[in-house]
Amino acid sequence: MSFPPWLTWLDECASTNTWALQHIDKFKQGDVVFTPRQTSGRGQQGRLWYAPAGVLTASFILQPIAPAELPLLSLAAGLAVIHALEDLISLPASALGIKWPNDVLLWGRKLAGVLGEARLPLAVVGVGLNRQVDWEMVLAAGTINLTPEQVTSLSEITATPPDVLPLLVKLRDYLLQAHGVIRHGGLAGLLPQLRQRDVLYGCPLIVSTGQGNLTGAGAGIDELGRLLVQSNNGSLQALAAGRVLRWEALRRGQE
Ligand SMILES: Nc1ncnc2c1ncn2[C@@H]1O[C@H](COP(=O)(O)OP(=O)(O)OP(=O)(O)O)[C@@H](O)[C@H]1O
Ligand SMILES: O=C(O)CCCC[C@@H]1SC[C@@H]2NC(=O)N[C@@H]21
Repeated sequence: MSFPPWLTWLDECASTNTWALQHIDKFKQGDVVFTPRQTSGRGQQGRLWYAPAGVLTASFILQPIAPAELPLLSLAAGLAVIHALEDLISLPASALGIKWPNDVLLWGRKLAGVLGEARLPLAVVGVGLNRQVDWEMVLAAGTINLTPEQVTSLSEITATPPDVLPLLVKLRDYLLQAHGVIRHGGLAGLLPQLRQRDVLYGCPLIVSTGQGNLTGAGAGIDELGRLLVQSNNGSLQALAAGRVLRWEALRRGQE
């Protein structure tokens, strides 16, 4: 197989993000590190990202970035995943959504996650995408701490998920585009698309903020990439970080 010059294809590695950060001096804008076998994937805050056979794991190098742009790029990466998939698979517009700050959901279950890390002025944006995973079989083995209600895979909606290379090409194109938009005008240019895909908008939720739990309803995402929550005590809160513990999906369009 011949690879494009921007692609580093590793037969196996612990984590494409870790590998890219360790070799950051080699990389420039638009480079991509991919492996079909990621053995120790990382999620946010040290959580695990599992990659059984069929999970696409790749890291995209973007430069330059300023520190405040990293969370914006992570959100934009979620949109890049959605645009790439909608170009390659025929899907209803309500199928794919973004769950702040870094998840892509397919009909409410996690399809992809994003981990953005920086070695300024470069960013390493890692994407894990469940492309062709037989979760029933994988979870039956009992070694992965997930339930079938939490996860999904492209293979659940199409018998022939797109190949890895066309997916990487599309993801890279959309990420480069989003990087340009963010460099020139911040997140403002992407807010309408985010608003359209925000699965938390209008949903009752509980967020762990680090200083306790906040209960309310999702009220959108602002220009700084913060989650807006209309709290049950009446105030509007903007959260730069936090973990959505529980949310009650409004199942738009699915029924
Ligand atoms: N291949 C996978 N597909 C779907 N979900 C996964 C996969 N591997 C791990 N996970 C889940 O993703 C979590 C890591 O993602 P993350 O750090 O984003 O947490 P999260 O529970 O999605 O919270 P947040 O709402 O903050 O994103 C893991 O704790 C695990 O529950
Ligand atoms: O949902 C999350 O918390 C983010 C998951 C990010 C997983 C990808 S897989 C490629 C890259 N390498 C990693 O170790 N993590 C990211």
